[in-house]
Amino acid sequence: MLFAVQMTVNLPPGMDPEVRASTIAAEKEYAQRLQCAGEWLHLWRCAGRYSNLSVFDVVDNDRLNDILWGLPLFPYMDVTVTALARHPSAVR
Ligand SMILES: O=C(O)C[C@H]1C=CC(=O)O1
Repeated sequence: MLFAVQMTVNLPPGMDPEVRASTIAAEKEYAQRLQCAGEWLHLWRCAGRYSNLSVFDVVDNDRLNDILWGLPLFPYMDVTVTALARHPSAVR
């Protein structure tokens, strides 16, 4: 099942710099592991914003939910999920 997910990160301005750096490093490792595993198909930066547009290919809604709740930055994110269906005009 394909899902488009927009994640917008809002880190608190007063966040401890070491906690901030370690959380971002953990997020990178988590995201790269899921990309290598084939569940996180696309990860694009929304230009000019601390936000990304991602596409996930997962077995079901519960798997997507588990992935999103497992994001180290999840407590600081606004997340919007859109289920994707094939467009009738798509050529690939
Ligand atoms: O930077 C972001 O958009 C937030 C998050 C998503 C993947 C990752 O490595 O960080």
